[in-house]
Amino acid sequence: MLGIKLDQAGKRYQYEWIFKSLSLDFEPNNRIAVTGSNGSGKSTLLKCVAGLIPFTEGKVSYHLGQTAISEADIFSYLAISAPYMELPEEFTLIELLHFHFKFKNKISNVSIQEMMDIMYLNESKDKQVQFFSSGMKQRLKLGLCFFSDVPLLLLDEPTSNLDQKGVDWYLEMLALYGSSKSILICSNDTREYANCHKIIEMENFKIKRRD
Ligand SMILES: Nc1ncnc2c1ncn2[C@@H]1O[C@H](COP(=O)(O)OP(=O)(O)OP(=O)(O)O)[C@@H](O)[C@H]1O
Repeated sequence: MLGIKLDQAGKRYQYEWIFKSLSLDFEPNNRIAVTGSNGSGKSTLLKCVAGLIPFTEGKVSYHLGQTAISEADIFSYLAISAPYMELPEEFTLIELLHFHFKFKNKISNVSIQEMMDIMYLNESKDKQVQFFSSGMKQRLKLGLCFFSDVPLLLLDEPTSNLDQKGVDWYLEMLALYGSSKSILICSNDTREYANCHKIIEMENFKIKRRD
């Protein structure tokens, strides 16, 4: 059960503060939505939480039960689905799944064959990922997250490129495989973050201009 605490966290790129003074107690098994207009800093916050880029100021701490996890190790405890995370396109689907689950443990009760069925990608098992449609790639990215045995999922715009059937599938996946995980969802689409315990509105963590 992974929890995260942010204490007065801030991120600046060059001279521009993207967010500042963000404190948050992300309790284990909670779902948190991060919302805000385009360019407000949702993806930046997700990348900082994932340890992909550093916060400029403030403190972040991670804990799994009573055990503290360092920023350097947090990557082993999470899975990310985001538009800017590329899939290895030269692999076929079946190769990619075997490759991915060499590095991440898979949840115990689902086989590789069942994963392909659940993502309704079985007919494309021998197709290279570069020839997948954008919706197929999105289901694959989400599937890789939900089928990974990690306590933290970071989902950036999870239903982008999905049609209505895909959106319904994502919500079903969230209910079936997301219930015992901590999940952070960056989104502007209320369908994507229904049932979140907290909403972080990025506009609240901007430096206010003086008139
Ligand atoms: N590496 C970088 N260097 C400088 N500025 C950056 C960098 N990455 C992002 N930014 C800037 O940070 C701001 C926040 O971008 P970010 O992608 O986090 O927003 P977002 O809320 O996720 O946007 P969207 O809804 O459009 O995906 C933007 O002004 C962006 O130009």
